Amino acid sequence: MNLKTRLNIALGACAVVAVLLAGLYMRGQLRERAMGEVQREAELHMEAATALRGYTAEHVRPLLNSDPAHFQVEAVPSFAATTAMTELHRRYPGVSYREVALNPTNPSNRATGIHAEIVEALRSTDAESVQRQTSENGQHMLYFAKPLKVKDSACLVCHSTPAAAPPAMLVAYGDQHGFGWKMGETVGAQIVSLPMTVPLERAQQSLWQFLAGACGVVLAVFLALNAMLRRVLLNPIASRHGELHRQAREDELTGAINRRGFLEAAESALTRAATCEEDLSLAMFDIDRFKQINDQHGHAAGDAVLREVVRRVHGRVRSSDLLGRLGGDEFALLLPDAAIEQARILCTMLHTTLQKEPYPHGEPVGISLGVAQWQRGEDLQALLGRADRALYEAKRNGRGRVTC
Ligand SMILES: Nc1nc2c(ncn2[C@@H]2O[C@H](COP(=O)(O)OP(=O)(O)OP(=O)(O)O)[C@@H](O)[C@H]2O)c(=O)[nH]1
Repeated sequence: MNLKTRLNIALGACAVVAVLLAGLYMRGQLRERAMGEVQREAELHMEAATALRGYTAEHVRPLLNSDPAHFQVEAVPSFAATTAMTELHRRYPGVSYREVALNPTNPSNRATGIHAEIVEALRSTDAESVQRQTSENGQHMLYFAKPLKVKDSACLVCHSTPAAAPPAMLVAYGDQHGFGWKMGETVGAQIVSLPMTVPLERAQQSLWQFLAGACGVVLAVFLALNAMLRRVLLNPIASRHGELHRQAREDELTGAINRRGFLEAAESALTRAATCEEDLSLAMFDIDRFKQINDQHGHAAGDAVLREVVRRVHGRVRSSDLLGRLGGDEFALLLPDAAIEQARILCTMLHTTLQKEPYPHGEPVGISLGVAQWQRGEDLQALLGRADRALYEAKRNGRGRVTC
């Protein structure tokens, strides 16, 4: 895996983690805010109910005994408060207010299920309020409750013993329930319940909007970082790498490919020729009596001859041909898509034209060439060996010639 891919994966992973963490944080914040809203609303409804209850206890209950022959349920504080709150909740769908007791006079006010749990919690902890959340069939509810305590001795008229209770009440509800209450006892609870689904859905919607925005921002940052990294890190590394690669395969003196680069490129050319079933030839050549040039004109003149030979060969071969300096004054020329006859013609032309013009030291220079055509199945070393033997033959037969 290259550096660019690794950097992109690392940046991508950071971006995903950043979005996830931001999403988790935001989810917590939005849910908390939604819960806070529901709770404030519940407290408001409870305030309203408590105010109503205070009013009914003070001003409506005295009417209870105005006609001993009839028990006026409308004058019972809990009934009056609950009825008034029910009216209010017509305008707040889903919100409800109940007053329940473990042992109520009216059996329909008996605490059951979650209501009974809440009353038990209030009785056991003596807390000023409790909250419960339920989730059923996708409907989330918040229950906010305050204890119903016997604080007023007037309550005990109806709830201590049947003997003390108004006879009309006994006629209406019997003498089995709602008795035995004691001063200071938590006998039940005022409970406001509200649906949380809408605020939670709103929070979820806000979360999706936030995540979409965060993804956009993170994507923009990712692309910007990616472009910056490419400019300040990857491109310089790639060009440095390319430069090093080129330097490692280039002959410093002549600019031709060096032995290592030539052998690598020749291996690839052989593979390509085998795959495409193409011809391929290889020429090896050596400057004739190069030692003499060095000895007579100096090493620098010899260097100049080497550079000039490379320049002249490059000027006469195809761009697909590959010239390599194998060492000293020995060169190799790879000729893709060329059979031995074409190779021989080219090498003869090279041999002739290379020595036409004098070289920087003022004299012409001759070369000897050995040529071989690649045979199917033959490896590079074998091909180099045959071309080298042909070159040796050219030298042995008097130099300045092409031998195939
Ligand atoms: N100026 C210069 N000379 C080099 C360089 N590398 C090798 N030589 C010399 O090239 C000469 C190679 O000589 P040979 O190829 O052995 O012999 P030659 O004189 O060319 O004789 P034949 O090849 O038989 O014609 C030696 O004298 C080396 O010192 C180089 O980079 N620059």
